[in-house]
Amino acid sequence: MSPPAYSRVLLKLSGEALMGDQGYGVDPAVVTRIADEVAEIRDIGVQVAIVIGGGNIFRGMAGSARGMDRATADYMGMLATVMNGLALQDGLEHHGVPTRVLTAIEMRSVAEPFIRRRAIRHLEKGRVVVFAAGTGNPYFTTDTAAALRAMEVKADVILKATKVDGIYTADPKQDPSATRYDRITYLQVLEQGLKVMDATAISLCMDNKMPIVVLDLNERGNMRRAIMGEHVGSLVTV
Ligand SMILES: Nc1ncnc2c1ncn2[C@@H]1O[C@H](COP(=O)(O)OP(=O)(O)OP(=O)(O)O)[C@@H](O)[C@H]1O
Ligand SMILES: O=c1ccn([C@@H]2O[C@H](COP(=O)(O)O)[C@@H](O)[C@H]2O)c(=O)[nH]1
Repeated sequence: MSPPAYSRVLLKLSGEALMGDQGYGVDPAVVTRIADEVAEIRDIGVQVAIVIGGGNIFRGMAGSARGMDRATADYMGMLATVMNGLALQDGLEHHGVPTRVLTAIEMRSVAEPFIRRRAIRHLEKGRVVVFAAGTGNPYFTTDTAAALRAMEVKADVILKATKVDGIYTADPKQDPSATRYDRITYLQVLEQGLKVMDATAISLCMDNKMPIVVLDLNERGNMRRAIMGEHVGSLVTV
């Protein structure tokens, strides 16, 4: 078997994908399936860091659209990602995968605070690291947290595992005639205003030449295939 194309990956998992068909919250069956896939990836010797979203529970924009103070709503969104992180840790540990949740907002009785060098040490020891609470700052998203943490832990790639199977010429949920890019540059994503990832995250990756693969989380084996170097979804590079 050929070696993996990447030895340290940052997996950005969509919060919304965790709810499966439920419409809200966390579907244990989805968590189990994701944990199973992550365990397989780790078993081939790949170091796995995960940033988890919160869209299945709460998004700051939704709260502010209903009249909440935006920063307060964003903190609620960040707390939602901590719940998802704990659910994922539980699922991973049921698969025998040692996992540490590291939060960007301190809550020491629940999880470790994020300390960059500790995160790297956990990865070197073969633990899966789940980064929760985003960047710890309102007005950001977990996509930006993924870009930031990927740079901080020197990941080789960001795999954005979400509900769509790649980047399209327009949002495929709104425009069924949209077509998928196999490969696209950061600049094209920004210039065409493609909303699959927010512009802050794309810019950060562009400035630091961090490749991104956008792939469908619901298709089993996709993450492993991408890590083994197969073409899956859409690749964003210079
Ligand atoms: N040009 C595009 N190509 C592909 N997807 C797009 C595009 N424009 C918008 N989207 C939308 O981007 C979304 C990508 O997932 P989204 O960013 O909402 O979730 P996430 O960050 O992965 O996680 P969470 O659900 O936790 O917020 C999809 O729902 C898709 O419909
Ligand atoms: O750095 C961050 C990351 C996230 N938030 C808030 O959390 C929610 C959920 O994250 P998603 O990326 O949408 O899954 C987000 O809507 C923000 O409200 C944040 O404030 N800062």
